[in-house]
Amino acid sequence: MDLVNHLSDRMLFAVPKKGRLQQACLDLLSGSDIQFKRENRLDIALVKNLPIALIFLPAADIPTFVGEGKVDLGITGIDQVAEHDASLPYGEASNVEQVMDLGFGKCKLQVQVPEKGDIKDAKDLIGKNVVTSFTALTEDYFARLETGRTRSESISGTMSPVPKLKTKIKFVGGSVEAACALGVADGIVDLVESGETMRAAGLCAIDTVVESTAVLVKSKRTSNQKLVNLITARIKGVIQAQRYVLCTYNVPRSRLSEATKITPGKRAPTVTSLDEPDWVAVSAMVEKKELATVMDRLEDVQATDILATALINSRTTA
Ligand SMILES: Nc1ncnc2c1ncn2[C@@H]1O[C@H](COP(=O)(O)OP(=O)(O)OP(=O)(O)O)[C@@H](O)[C@H]1O
Ligand SMILES: O=P(O)(O)OC[C@H]1O[C@H](OP(=O)(O)OP(=O)(O)O)[C@H](O)[C@@H]1O
Repeated sequence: MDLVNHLSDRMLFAVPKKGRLQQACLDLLSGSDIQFKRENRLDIALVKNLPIALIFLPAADIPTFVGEGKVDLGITGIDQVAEHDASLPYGEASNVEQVMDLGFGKCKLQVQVPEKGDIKDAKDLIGKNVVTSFTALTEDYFARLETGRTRSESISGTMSPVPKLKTKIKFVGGSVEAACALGVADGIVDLVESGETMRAAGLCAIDTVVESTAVLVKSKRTSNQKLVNLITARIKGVIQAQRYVLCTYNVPRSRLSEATKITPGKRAPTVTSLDEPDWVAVSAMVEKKELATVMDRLEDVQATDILATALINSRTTA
């Protein structure tokens, strides 16, 4: 099948082809009923039940394709969007619009130095060698340290572009943490999640450049706005279902107002009469991370038969 000929009448949706964000993205697609079969080694897959084609790309390249309008929708990290925006030619505005934070892929882009070295403050790195996969953000960061302003600030105002930096910033594509030990860098700018990689390399973080999570992005140039909205609504439903559980319980009518203060729901809790006139049943959405505390507090107001049920999908406002 000539896949490329099938692309012109489809909305193109880019997802990471490998790496940290990929599995969560595939789970999101499956929860959104986006059905496809990816042939071995092919980076394009036609969606069976919607006029969409999935394009599997490195997370770092997704903002470029989306920004140029070649791809309508994409999932990548906020760090990658920020890097793309920071690397645009002087004066050019970004065409990548962040639609929704997806909650997974949390990490921080941090300035790191050898734990046992003399450098304790990022300013100590001025004029020295810094290695990173995020050269544009790192240049912006050191521009601010050296000159008090970033390139993007000089774009929006009347200032001229930032002058040449004293700090020498070099690109490496991976294993950035090895650069200090190899004598290539005095400091690095790299992603940190658990901090294990950083500690194992004998490094410590001295500042944060960007905090990141996975994000759904769309092209400001898309001509497929209807499909973009449909997929956005579906993904939103799956994300909300992952964040919330449905909590149901029975409570004496006399304690109802206390109980509903604990579980106000998203709009309002559903209250149903029971055969026993002094009791009511309540159901409300509760954020997963608050569930244990909510259940403790419900018991304190004599609620009983408290159940938490996982949601597969949801459609609610906000
Ligand atoms: N340790 C991490 N924990 C959570 N999210 C991360 C982590 N490392 C990276 N990410 C997120 O995943 C995105 C993709 O990073 P990842 O290293 O998986 O990319 P990749 O495409 O496999 O590239 P590479 O070949 O450079 O490793 C990052 O931009 C960031 O948003
Ligand atoms: O704080 P941690 O939980 O240890 O995660 C951080 C590491 O994860 C990422 O690299 P990855 O493992 O994706 O490989 P890479 O070095 O090839 O990019 C990142 O570049 C760090 O090296």
